[in-house]
Amino acid sequence: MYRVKEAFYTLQGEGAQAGRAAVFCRFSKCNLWNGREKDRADAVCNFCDTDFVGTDGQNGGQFETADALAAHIRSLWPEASGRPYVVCTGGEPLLQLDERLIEAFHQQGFEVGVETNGTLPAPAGIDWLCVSPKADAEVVIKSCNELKLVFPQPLAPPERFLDIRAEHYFLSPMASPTLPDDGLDSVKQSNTRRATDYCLSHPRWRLTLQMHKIVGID
Ligand SMILES: C[S@@+](CC[C@H](N)C(=O)[O-])C[C@H]1O[C@@H](n2cnc3c(N)ncnc32)[C@H](O)[C@@H]1O
Ligand SMILES: Nc1nc2[nH]cc(C(=O)O)c2c(=O)[nH]1
Ligand code: SF4
Ligand SMILES: [Mg+2]
Repeated sequence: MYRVKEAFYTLQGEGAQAGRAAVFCRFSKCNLWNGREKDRADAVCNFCDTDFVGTDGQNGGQFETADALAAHIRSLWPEASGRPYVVCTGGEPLLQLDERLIEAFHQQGFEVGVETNGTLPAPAGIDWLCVSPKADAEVVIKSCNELKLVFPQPLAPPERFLDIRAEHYFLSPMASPTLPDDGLDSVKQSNTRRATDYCLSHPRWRLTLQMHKIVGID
């Protein structure tokens, strides 16, 4: 049984695939926070900007089989255009994503991207793996396509993660987890400035912005 909070067609807003059309499959549940506001302060990851509790979002639900979920996600891709791309996110997708589901996505013609906190092993077959480390959680994935660090995290300076092999190293300015993104998030503005300065002085790192929030698409 796969539990999905929501699924929607949009543009990937972050990282090296930014701007690419994709169906986002947001799995329910995370291993670093239970998703309840009252427990946020005590969570291992406490800056999350996402509601991943339950299965009641747009196109969400419970799916008995990998084939059923893959067909559901395929129905959200516009016909006859480009190579279908699915981004598995959450919550923490690696609590649920298994080889069987990756296979079912491939059978539907999808390339499979994953956004993970890196604390759980990744199944084989993923086409694009993005690891986003959290300060207080050990990363067990030691190789990925892109490493995308939300910045700044007090106990997670970027240098700490250079032992994780990646084709790209990104800093993503931390946005306020709960404020609406209306361009008036002064905390994010100051984090963006700090991330910019870090990239200027450490050119291995690139800046990525949450483009979907700037454009206002999801
Ligand atoms: C909601 S998480 C879901 C996937 C996975 N659990 C993870 O943390 O990578 C998706 C992406 O949003 C990032 N993110 C979460 N909260 C954020 C915030 N307040 N500002 C910027 N990025 C954030 C995460 O670091 C991750 O790269
Ligand atoms: N458009 C869009 N791009 C994204 N890239 C990573 C996201 C995520 O929440 O995992 C995300 C998201 O929520 N929306
Ligand atoms: S950012 Fe990722 S790891 Fe952190 S609580 Fe949200 S879903 Fe979990
Ligand atoms: Mg998001």
